[in-house]
This record gives sequence, structure tokens and C-alpha cells, in this order.
Amino acid sequence: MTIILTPYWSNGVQKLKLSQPPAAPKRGLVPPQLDHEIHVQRCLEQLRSKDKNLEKYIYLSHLKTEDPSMFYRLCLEHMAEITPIIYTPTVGDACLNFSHIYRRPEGLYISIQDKGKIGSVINNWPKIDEARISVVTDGSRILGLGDLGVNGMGISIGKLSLYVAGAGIRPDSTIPICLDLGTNTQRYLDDPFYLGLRQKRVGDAEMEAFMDEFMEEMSRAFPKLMIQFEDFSTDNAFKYLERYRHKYPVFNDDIQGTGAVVLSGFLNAAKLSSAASGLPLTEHRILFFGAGSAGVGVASQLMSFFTLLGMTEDQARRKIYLVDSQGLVYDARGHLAEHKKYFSRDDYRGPPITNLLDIIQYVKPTALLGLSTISGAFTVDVLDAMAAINPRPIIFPLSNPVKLSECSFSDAVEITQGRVLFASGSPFPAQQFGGKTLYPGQGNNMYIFPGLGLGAIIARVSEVTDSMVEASSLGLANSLTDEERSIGLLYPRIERIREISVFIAKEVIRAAQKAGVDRSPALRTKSDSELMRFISQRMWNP
Ligand SMILES: NC(=O)C1=CN([C@@H]2O[C@H](COP(=O)(O)OP(=O)(O)OC[C@H]3O[C@@H](n4cnc5c(N)ncnc54)[C@H](OP(=O)(O)O)[C@@H]3O)[C@@H](O)[C@H]2O)C=CC1
Ligand SMILES: CC(=O)C(=O)O
Ligand SMILES: [Mg+2]
Repeated sequence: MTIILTPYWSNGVQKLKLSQPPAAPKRGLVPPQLDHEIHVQRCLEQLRSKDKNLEKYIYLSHLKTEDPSMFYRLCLEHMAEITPIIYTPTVGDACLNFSHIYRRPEGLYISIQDKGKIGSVINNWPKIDEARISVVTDGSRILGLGDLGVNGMGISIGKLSLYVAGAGIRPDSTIPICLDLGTNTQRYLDDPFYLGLRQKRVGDAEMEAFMDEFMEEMSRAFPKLMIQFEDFSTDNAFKYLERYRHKYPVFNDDIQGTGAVVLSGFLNAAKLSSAASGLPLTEHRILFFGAGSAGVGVASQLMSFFTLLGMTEDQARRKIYLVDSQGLVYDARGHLAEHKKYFSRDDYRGPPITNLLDIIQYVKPTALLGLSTISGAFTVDVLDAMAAINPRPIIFPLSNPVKLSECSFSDAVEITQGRVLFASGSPFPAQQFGGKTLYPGQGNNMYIFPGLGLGAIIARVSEVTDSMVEASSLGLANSLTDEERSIGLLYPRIERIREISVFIAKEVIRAAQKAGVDRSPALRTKSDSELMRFISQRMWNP
């Protein structure tokens, strides 16, 4: 028997009632031979019959509102096939075209015009289930696609679908939010279909007052809520993380989630790289191509890990080299944005060095990480140079979506003669080389935020500490199975995401307890296996 969940409408916002068991459909209202298992296959066939990924995205969005259980079942049973549609890369196209493919409301829109009455807008959200997790964007830097304004709602929706699929968060307890503070993208301001305010972005002071009111009203309306900031432009990403991180349970996915996922992949890659080169972990040199919220977020996470190995902070900091649009970041270059200063080199005194190849020759990095949004920046010459310096070069082109990746897996494999240790932000297909199948890693924060969020809400944390983020990273690094290690994977198979999220959540809860920010004292006395069982039992299943 199929399960029909009836959508209902409240204040123009559609929510689907999932918390209570669905009533059996009345006789005659569904076809007589509607077998549930066959209906799964029917939906899959319908999905696969679409030849454009954006069409598949639209089909799945529709399925999610019509029959969420089926949507999440497909996600769970066909994770590797569905994730690139509801998430990167297709979600990038969906966001670019959001105002054109829009069909019905999903999520909460709060605009600058609501300033002074944000609480009343938040209270319009139908409280079917207690809200526990919200992904909030202001649309100002969606993936590497720039300022998409209110079209950024697609990213909040996509991330929360992964929270449900990947960590079993109850769908009704999630709130996708897009803050409309205007957009500086003229083509949207000129587009008659654009769904957001037709104005340029507001200034810093106005945004700050808006954000303070928003955060206060959110915590008043939803006392148990965890907030994930997503795809804010770099200055605001750092600013609002610092402003609220000790006041509310909040984290920034692009700074902290990315830092955690890349540290995890780097550790697994460095083991393989060091085995080939004989170089100890402490001798690695990491070159970041891109010094925005993601680049600096990852650099900070790596730096902090190196201090755990016994290095001083200064020694750890010196493992890192940043490159931005002006070239190598160093003190003598002159004015630097605040977030770049900490990693700016004080030991480079030559002329400005802007060409990536020259920078590679100067730094001799063991790892090259791309978080630049510059498609194809890791050219044949760059890959060649990395392969000449390292027996097993670590090359992570992490920019999203796939069309902005700094290089493809096939190029990296071919040019390094199969020696590359590779992870990208968006997925690439496996490659054959020398009679072997080589698998790319997906270094995407989607491995981290579901488990981090799950742990944070189960422990009812008052804040998200650096130690919790680090625990999520090490938890992920340690979750590779022997079989996954034996075929050289840097990240576990995405099909195991729920199992991994339970493990990460357990590690996050333990870190929260250690830091004294947990508010579920009963969890303290549980053994690790009891805690993991407890977490699994709390997961929602379609
Ligand atoms: N894999 C993952 O999980 C994640 C991936 N990302 C991806 O990372 C990318 C960057 O995000 P974010 O840091 O927030 O964005 P930003 O725009 O803040 O950062 C981009 C950085 O790249 C630099 N850059 C731009 N052009 C060049 C160039 N020609 N040469 C060298 N450097 C250049 C910029 O330099 P300047 O500072 O001088 O402007 C800036 O430092 C995005 O594509 C995003 O999708 C982000 C989060 C997670
Ligand atoms: C993955 C992600 O968060 C980003 O590209 O912004
Ligand atoms: Mg992001």
C-alpha cells in the first residue's frame, strides 16, 4: 500500500505533515493495484526518463512536496545518483534559474522590509514539529556562482534535504531560510520573473541591525534551534560567525564545515602521500589557491590540527601558503583583507609573485587546494609541476559547482600518470588507469554538516565549539572501512552517510560534553555504543 501524505497550506507556506502516521487512503482514491515497492521503481523510471539534470531536479522537488517519504526513500536508496541532482552540481543551475523554475513556496523568506517586525514573520512558520535546524543564506555567494539574491533559497533547501537524508533529521523540524537584503546582480534586478526585492544590497550597518533582530527573534521563536549559515559573502561569513558563535548555537558551513571535510580528506591523503615520499606529516606544505571564506576556513582547520601534532602555532601557520586574485599573499604586498592577515607570509621578500606555476616552484607544495571559483585554473602545466615535485601529489579542486572546478579528475589522473590523490567539491566519474579503477573523493561539506548538526541538536548545545568541528573532522577521517582504504578512497562511500553521521554525531556530542556546552546531561552517562544506539534510534526514516 502506498503512503499518501496530504499537503496542506498555512499562511501561503506549504509544509507537509510528516510527524504523525499517515491515515490510510479512502477506498477509491488510489488505484487498486498501487504496490509500494513497484511505485518506488515507477518513480525512479520517471526520474531517469528526463534527459536534463534540471528537469530531474524539478521532478524531485515536486516529488518532495507531493510524497516526501518517497522522495527521501529514493535519496537513501540511490544516494550516489540523487545527491548530484538535489545538491551540487545541479542545485547550482537550480539556483541560477530559481525564479524561472519556481512552482510553489518552500521555506521562509525574510526581507529587509520586515525589519522591526521579523518576529511576526517568523511566527508565520507553521509549527507542526518543533524546529531544530535551519539553514540560512543571504544569497550573496551561492556556491562559486556569485550574488544570486533570493534565488539562493535553493541552497538552503538542498542542504536541508541532505540533513534529512544523511542524518535522519525530521523533515518537519527543518527550516530553509533566505534573507532578502537585495542583490547587486543587475540581470536579476532586470528580470521580470525575479522573486526578490528589486533593490541593491543594503549597507553594512543596516544589515547588522537586521541580523541582530533576526537572530534574537529566531532564538525566541525556536529555543532548541541550531542555525547553519550558508553562502554569505566572505566578509559577512566571518563577521556574523564571530558575532553570534558564543551567543547562539550557530556555525558557518563554508568556513567550518569545509574546514572539517578537507582536513579529513587531507589526513587520509597525507598518509598515502607520506608512504610514497617518506615525508612525515609535519613536513607537508599546503598551497591554497583561493583565500576566501572556504580557503581561510580550511587553512585554519589544518593549522589547528598541526598544533595537535606538537607544533607551535607559529610553526603550524607556516605550513600554509595562500594565493588570491593578486597572487601569493605576503605582508610586504600591502593592504590585505582582515581574514587573510593571519596566514600572510612574513618570509617572502621578492617581487610580487602572481603566476601559479611560479608560486608552485617557490613553495614546492605537497598539497594544492583550489577554493577559487576559477574553472580550469589547475592547467596541464600546474598538474605537471605538482607531479614533478611529489611522488603522490595531493590535488583538491574544491570549487563548486562542477563547471567551476579547478581541474577534472580525468586530467589529474592522466597528467600525474595515476599518482594523484584527488578530491573535488562536486562529483566526477571514476577513471581507468593502468588496468585499475581510480576513484575521486568528494571533498564536500555534505559529509560533515549532517552529523555535526545531528550531534549538536541531540546534545542541545548552547554553542558550536571549534573542538566539536574538529571532532567531526577526525570522526569522518576515521570512518573509512578497510575495504575503502584498500581501494585508495579518501572519503567513505556516500551510501554510508547515515552510519557515518551517527559516528560523527557521537564524536561531536563527546566534544560538546568536554567543552561543557551540552544541555542533555542524561547522555553523559551513556557508553559510546549506547550513545550511538540512542542517536540511531532518534533518526527519522522514510
Ligand atoms: N567543497 C566544498 O565543500 C566547498 C567548496 N566551496 C567553494 O569554494 C569556492 C570559494 O568559496 P569562498 O571562499 O566562499 O569564495 P570567495 O569568493 O570568498 O573566495 C574566492 C577566492 O578565490 C580568489 N580568486 C579569485 N580569482 C582568482 C584568481 N584568478 N586567481 C587566484 N585566486 C583567485 C579570491 O581572491 P580575492 O580574495 O583577491 O578576491 C578569493 O580569495 C566556491 O566555488 C565554493 O563553491 C565553498 C565551500 C565548501
Ligand atoms: C559546498 C558548499 O557549501 C559551497 O560550495 O558553498
Ligand atoms: Mg556553501
